[in-house]
Amino acid sequence: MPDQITTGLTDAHRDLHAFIAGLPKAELHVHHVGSASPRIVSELAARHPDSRVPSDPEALVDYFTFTDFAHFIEVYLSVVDLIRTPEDVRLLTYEVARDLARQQVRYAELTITPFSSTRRGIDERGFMEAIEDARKAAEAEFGTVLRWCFDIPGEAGLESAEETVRLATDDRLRPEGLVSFGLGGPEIGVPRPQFKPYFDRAIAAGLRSVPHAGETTGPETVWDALTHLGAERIGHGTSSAQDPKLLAHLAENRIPLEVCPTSNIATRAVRTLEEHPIKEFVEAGVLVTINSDDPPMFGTDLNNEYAVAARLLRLDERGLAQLAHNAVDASFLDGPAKARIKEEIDTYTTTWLAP
Ligand SMILES: Nc1ncnc2c1ncn2[C@@H]1O[C@H](CCC(=O)c2cccc(C(=O)O)c2)[C@@H](O)[C@H]1O
Ligand SMILES: [Zn+2]
Repeated sequence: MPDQITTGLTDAHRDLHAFIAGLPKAELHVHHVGSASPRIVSELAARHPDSRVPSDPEALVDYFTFTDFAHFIEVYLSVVDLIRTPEDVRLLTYEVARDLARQQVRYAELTITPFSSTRRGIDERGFMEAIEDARKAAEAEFGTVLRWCFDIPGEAGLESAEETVRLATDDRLRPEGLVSFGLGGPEIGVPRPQFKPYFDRAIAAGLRSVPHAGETTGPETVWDALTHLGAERIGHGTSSAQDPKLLAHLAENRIPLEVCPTSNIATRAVRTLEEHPIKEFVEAGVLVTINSDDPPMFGTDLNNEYAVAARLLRLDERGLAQLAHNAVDASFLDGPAKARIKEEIDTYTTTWLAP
């Protein structure tokens, strides 16, 4: 797959792809449905011929080409419509874990939008059991540890916020793997402060706050996420580069950005990779993590995002290993688990660089 994707890495850096492929990683910003592989999507589309989603993987590539963010959400929801039973949920989750494991992802916080599935008729208890079954199977069979982020589909409004925080905090439903609470969807016309009561309830229940902000709107949305939603990390935060005070605040308070370079190009949030503000983030001392967001939809995967970061930031192996460390440091893993993955990253890098 990565060979079909332009990272712009020259041949001299070809072996960096090999280094990245074996580098132990953590991923913090990757969506459940958005990670459905072309094979899974085409299999589900074949089960539901009434769907607009093509069942031919080739046709899917064109289908996943977006004119703007609103078009992306429209396509994203058409794939959500394919996930109709707990068995669909289990299959999808297990296969997403397999794809993560193939990229040496040791730990991932997968963003799930339960409201979008329960409102389409999936039984809520069946949904929770399905993701938990897949999570435990993935850990046992692939060695990849998954945790969940439940996010509010912003455009679906306060009804979806209420439903999402209920599913996330009701002890009869809340899945064991749930660690964080987010807010996704369009930002334009969806001001962050209205979601404060819901984030307050989620945080009071021990969940960590990780809303999207500054993806398709300005730095004020990132400030709102920090001020009103208690954000501990920011999904994207792309427009933070427009506000030096915000960059300084993120750096001084070690608030990580979940940067998804190719996503920002695919949704037209950023015009070209060369114009992506990731360099400004690093120069300002912001803790940058690299993520894929909705990899098959954006024609990418996590390894490719590391290769893009290597090119834009002119990184060598040690620089790439530092990006992997950043994701582990910014994760909600406990201390010993973080230390284990960081040790693995260092051993791998030292061995790779040994003469
Ligand atoms: N890059 C992204 N940036 C932002 N979000 C992203 C990104 N990738 C994936 N998402 C997901 O898209 C969902 C949006 C779904 C949404 O707004 C909506 C609107 C109206 C009705 C319904 C419904 O379910 O009926 C849903 C979010 O919850 C989020 O998890
Ligand atoms: Zn996202």
